[in-house]
Amino acid sequence: MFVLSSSDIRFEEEKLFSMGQTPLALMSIVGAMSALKFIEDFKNVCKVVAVCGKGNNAGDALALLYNLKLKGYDCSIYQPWGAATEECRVQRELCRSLGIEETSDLKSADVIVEGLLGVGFYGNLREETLKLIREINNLNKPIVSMDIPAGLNSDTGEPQPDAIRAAYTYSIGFLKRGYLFRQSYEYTGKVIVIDIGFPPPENGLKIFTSSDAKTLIKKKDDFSHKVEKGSLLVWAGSKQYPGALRLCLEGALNMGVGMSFSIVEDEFSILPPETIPIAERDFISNEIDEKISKKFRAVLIGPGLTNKRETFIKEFVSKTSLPLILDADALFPDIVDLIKDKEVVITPHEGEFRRIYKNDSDRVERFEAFLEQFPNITLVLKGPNTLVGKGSQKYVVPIADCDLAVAGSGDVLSGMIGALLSTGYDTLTASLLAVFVHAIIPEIARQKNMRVTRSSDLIKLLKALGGFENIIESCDFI
Ligand SMILES: NC(=O)C1=CN([C@@H]2O[C@H](COP(=O)(O)OP(=O)(O)OC[C@H]3O[C@@H](n4cnc5c(N)ncnc54)[C@H](OP(=O)(O)O)[C@@H]3O)[C@@H](O)[C@H]2O)[C@@H](O)CC1
Ligand SMILES: Nc1ncnc2c1ncn2[C@@H]1O[C@H](COP(=O)(O)OP(=O)(O)O)[C@@H](O)[C@H]1O
Ligand SMILES: [K+]
Repeated sequence: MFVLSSSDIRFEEEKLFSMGQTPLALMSIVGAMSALKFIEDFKNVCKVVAVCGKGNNAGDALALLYNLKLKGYDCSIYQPWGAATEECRVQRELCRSLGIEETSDLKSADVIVEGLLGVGFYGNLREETLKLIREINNLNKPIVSMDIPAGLNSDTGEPQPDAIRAAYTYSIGFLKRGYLFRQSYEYTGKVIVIDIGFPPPENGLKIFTSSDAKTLIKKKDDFSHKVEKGSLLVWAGSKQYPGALRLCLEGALNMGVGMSFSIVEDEFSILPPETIPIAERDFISNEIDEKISKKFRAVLIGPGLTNKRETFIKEFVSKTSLPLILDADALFPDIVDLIKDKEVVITPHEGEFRRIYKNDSDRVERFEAFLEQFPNITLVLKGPNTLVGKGSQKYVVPIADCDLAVAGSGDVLSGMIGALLSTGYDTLTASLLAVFVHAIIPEIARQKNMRVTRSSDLIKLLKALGGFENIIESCDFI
């Protein structure tokens, strides 16, 4: 499944039509496939009213209604401005042939199917449509919006100036770009993608799911030694933020690294018992035993480090040939030029990303522009719906879950990515797997009557649920 802009969706539709597909045939598929979803969402047979505009979005609503009538639902149509497209008229005739009648009584509906406006919507709502949308919202009935809640800009997720507040949005073929933004959530309700058989698109973000994750897990090698199993050097934490180091290391250890090393300011830093300390002064003066430095397979720098050692860190990352993950305080404003040809993952949140990459467009466009400009860097742009990409490979992990919004949760994530990098996963795969596991842990916990209330719970659950491979294998909700 993919996330597309409205112009990309039009492009993909036109491509299908140029191969002989027709809008009417697609609409029939929409009707049948969305009826399957509707029956899951509204198990009890009930009274359904389709509120329709004039275009093919109305055609979709009517195609759904036709299928619901066949399944025994009590269906009627409200289409105040008539049908303007041929496909919409055909769907309406089909409904009529089943005896579906017109009504203007919206109050008696148990569920409203909204087919007022889809991707054909432009500009701001006209007065009469705005009035109808507000009337429908005020009924306080569950609403199923076909493709897009009427009034919502599908690229920005913003109401123009108001929109239908749906309980469910059946997004046809692809997820709309605007649904990744917070402002769309109160209008879309639960978004369900209705697969109508589009081939993979040329553009767009791929939605990363458990089936993608399952194919990426490497087989265990029971003959591997501890360094091959993953050996990570972490430079994180400070007197001000001592916990960051611990969270990174525990995250990495519970992902299964065989060895971990930590650069520490003083030997009294509290480390997990498995982690080997390296004095910061020795590291900086290049006085660590070669036997030790040969064991590093990846390096994580940044969480809770504060602004110390900037010059040394920049020099180190410019020179090293080890895979790197840079987070938080290692994301200096001019870091990108130093690492653009490295094997590297960066994990900024929105604020850190603005610091290292100046670009005025919205989050998704900034993400895409960065990948185009720096095709070797793997970018993990954190937040609800974390974006992960490298070059032309662009993914979204479609999870918004406020249980992840706890201090230190990003530190755990960087340790998890570092762990996978050190075990030989490439930068993109390591990032995708770790971001995915990190994001699904709170939901898995809830399913088992547990709850993530602090970031160390993520670490405990990573272990208690049997490690990242088991968590991915047992995930069935995404
Ligand atoms: N294409 C395909 O093959 C497939 C398409 N599919 C479905 O078709 C949908 C797209 O259908 P579409 O292109 O007919 O446009 P649609 O969303 O119904 O809107 C057009 C109507 O909106 C009106 N309108 C516009 N702006 C307005 C405003 N500001 N305020 C008020 N009204 C406004 C405009 O009025 P007009 O400007 O013509 O007066 C016109 O009447 C798509 O979302 C999906 O559901 C699927 O079946 C898959 C196959
Ligand atoms: N509402 C949310 N939905 C999903 N993920 C979230 C949400 N809020 C935060 N996260 C995730 O939690 C982590 C927070 O990281 P970060 O902002 O670096 O926090 P910290 O610096 O305290 O560790 C990121 O992985 C981010 O994607
Ligand atoms: K709609």
